[in-house]
Amino acid sequence: MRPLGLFRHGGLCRINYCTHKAYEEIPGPHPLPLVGNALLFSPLGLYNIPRLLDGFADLHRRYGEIVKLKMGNTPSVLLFNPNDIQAMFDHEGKFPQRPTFDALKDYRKRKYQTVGIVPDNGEEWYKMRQNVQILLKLKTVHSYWNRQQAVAEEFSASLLSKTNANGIIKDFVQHAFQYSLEAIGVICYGKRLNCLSANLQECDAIVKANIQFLKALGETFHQPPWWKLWRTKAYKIIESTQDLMMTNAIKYLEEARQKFKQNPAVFLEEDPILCHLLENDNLSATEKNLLVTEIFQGGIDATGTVVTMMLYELARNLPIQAAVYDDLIEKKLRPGYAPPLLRACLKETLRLHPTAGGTSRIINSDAILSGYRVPKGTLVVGVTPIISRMERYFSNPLQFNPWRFIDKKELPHPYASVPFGHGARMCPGRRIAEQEILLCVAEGERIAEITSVSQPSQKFYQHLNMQARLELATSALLAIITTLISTH
Ligand code: HEM
Repeated sequence: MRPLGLFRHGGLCRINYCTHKAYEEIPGPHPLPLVGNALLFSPLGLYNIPRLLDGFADLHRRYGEIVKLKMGNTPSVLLFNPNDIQAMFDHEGKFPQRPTFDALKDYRKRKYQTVGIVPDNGEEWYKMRQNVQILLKLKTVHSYWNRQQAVAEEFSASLLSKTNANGIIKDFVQHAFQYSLEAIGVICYGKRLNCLSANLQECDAIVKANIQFLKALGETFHQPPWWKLWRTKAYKIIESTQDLMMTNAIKYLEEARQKFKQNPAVFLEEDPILCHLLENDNLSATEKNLLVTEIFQGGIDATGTVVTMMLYELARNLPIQAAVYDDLIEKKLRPGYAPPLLRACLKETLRLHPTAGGTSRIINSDAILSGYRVPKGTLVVGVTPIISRMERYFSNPLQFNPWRFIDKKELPHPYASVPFGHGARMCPGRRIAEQEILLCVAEGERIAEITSVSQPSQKFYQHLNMQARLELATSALLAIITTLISTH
């Protein structure tokens, strides 16, 4: 019996070669020579990319809580048990590694000689990541409260003018993206972009570029690296959208520098995050521009999506909406405090509609996962969007029930829903996103009763593909009945 390592998971345990099963014994589909299981996920395969999560759910049904795959030469393991997700994070090490976005990394390296945070791993990732840890400081995030609240107020008011004759807002999510763009602009550029009024055209172009960027990034990530052979369409989109974002960053950071020169004390107080970056002598000007670009882009899509899904859930669950409204009147949303029901609605929205397809790490030490020995260096994918809908961890899982996050006796498993990831590589924008979403939903609640034009259907929840749910929500949804219950 040869103890190889230690792991923490409900206690200290040794990897035991007698009791723990070998990696080779993990069940999974049979790999073919050279390609492994990659064909299953190819455009013609059983589980093409839009059906990735359906594919993972199918693999879970066939093989159980842990499934072994081989994508080309790369071994990987899918996890469907929150205890294993916890163990995965326990084995992430000081420099948690995710699979890299090689096409983005390649372009940034060639064009800017620096790659930023998102596509990188290892010590280089760590050095860059230290510069944005300030985003997670609550006090710093709260210093933007008033300005972001003003954005939320303007957004809600602008929505009322966007309803059609039947009180319906068309393509709600596009408006939500304008909100998230305006709100993150306050932090990244220290200014209002005026996306909700005068500057619609520029903002629409940014939103569109960001959507194209994410789609192209996904394509280059999931497909064979054709871009290494020629500049594919997706690679060109990455080039052009990155250039657009960087041009904006250069322009607005220059404006911020001027503001800083004029009155450093005021700038420090009003724009602590920008100040922190601009004043950092360890970063080159390009690195500063790139970091701001990463925060800016990180802040658009997911936040707008979650705002849409949360309002949709409240629209379909009017008694909950009324209870949230009462809670808000009584307890008031303020920096450092969110009424418990509102906060629980956000958690429940993220449980049912997580924006990430899962959470992954290349583990940096041998681990025991579901009783199998998984070697260091294996790519481990926690399929959290499926776990967070399992009856085993959430009773009546397809029901929107925020109280499950309030009832202290029955709190869910802490790793069954991890929408912002976890550990040293957790989403650095988490606190900002939470603030923006809560401000926006609270403001929407304050001025209007929000209802849905569609009846609840189980089919909606059964779509595992987030994009499909978002499209249903945004087209079927948001009628805003504006018999203002407001205190205006
Ligand atoms: C509801 C909104 C959001 C959700 C659900 C979300 C979710 C996530 C997730 C799951 C990750 C990967 C974490 C991991 O691997 O452990 C991530 C990473 C990241 N997010 Fe967010 N995010 C949101 C908003 C934001 C915002 C507002 C920003 C910027 C202010 C941002 C910036 C980033 C960045 C830069 C990373 C890469 C971190 C790294 O690799 O070290 N995100 N996000």
